[in-house]
Amino acid sequence: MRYVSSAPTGGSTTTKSPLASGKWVRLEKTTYVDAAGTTRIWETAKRTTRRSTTTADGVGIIAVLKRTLHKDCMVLVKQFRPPLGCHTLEFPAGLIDDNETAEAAALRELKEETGYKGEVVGITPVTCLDPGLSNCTTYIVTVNINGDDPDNLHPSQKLEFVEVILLPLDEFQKKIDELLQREDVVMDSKVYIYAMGITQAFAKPKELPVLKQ
Ligand SMILES: Nc1nc(=O)[nH]c2c1ncn2[C@H]1C[C@H](O)[C@@H](COP(=O)(O)OP(=O)(O)O)O1
Repeated sequence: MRYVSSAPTGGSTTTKSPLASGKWVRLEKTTYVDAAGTTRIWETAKRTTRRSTTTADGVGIIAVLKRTLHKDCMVLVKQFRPPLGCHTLEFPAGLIDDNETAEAAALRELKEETGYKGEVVGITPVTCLDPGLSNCTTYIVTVNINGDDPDNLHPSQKLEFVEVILLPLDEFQKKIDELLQREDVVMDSKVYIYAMGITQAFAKPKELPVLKQ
């Protein structure tokens, strides 16, 4: 059984010419040769902040708050996002500074956005975010927060425009769905897919398969 498409997938970019540039973002016309050998053009958005010393634009942080006699909680941030014109619910995230490791960026951004001091427990390879639009990439860093640590008893972040939302890990998707009923926010797809993955992993294996003919 094949799980991989046998369709030709080759392709290569040839030239990149600027269309427009701002302080944070530039738009490029990317000329590329597709798998059939045809030269085509793609409009591509790129961050101007990417440095040669960093391997991805940013980090996303899957942070779990662990406290004695409390359910483990996922740490999310709610903020107004100008490109969407509304509030979003996301994992804490941010751009990697020059000469900064992804792990250090994750702990710095977590502290800035939530006030929590964390410990890195894992990191993904470089992952892309919206490859049909942009070359933007991110590491997803998993972080544990010891909520019993005196430094984490009264976390205070200094960003007035970011609200920290804690949701219990064992009901993550259900609590997100309830929040979406109450509040006018758009979910970040990474968060929702992570919640769906938890549901799949822990709920579905208990169900016996019944195959439809
Ligand atoms: N696309 C952007 N347009 C802007 O006008 N400003 C931007 C863009 N991307 C980042 N920024 C600014 C806003 C913040 O002052 C800094 C740092 O953002 P950071 O916290 O690292 O990342 P996010 O949380 O994902 O915004 O950059």
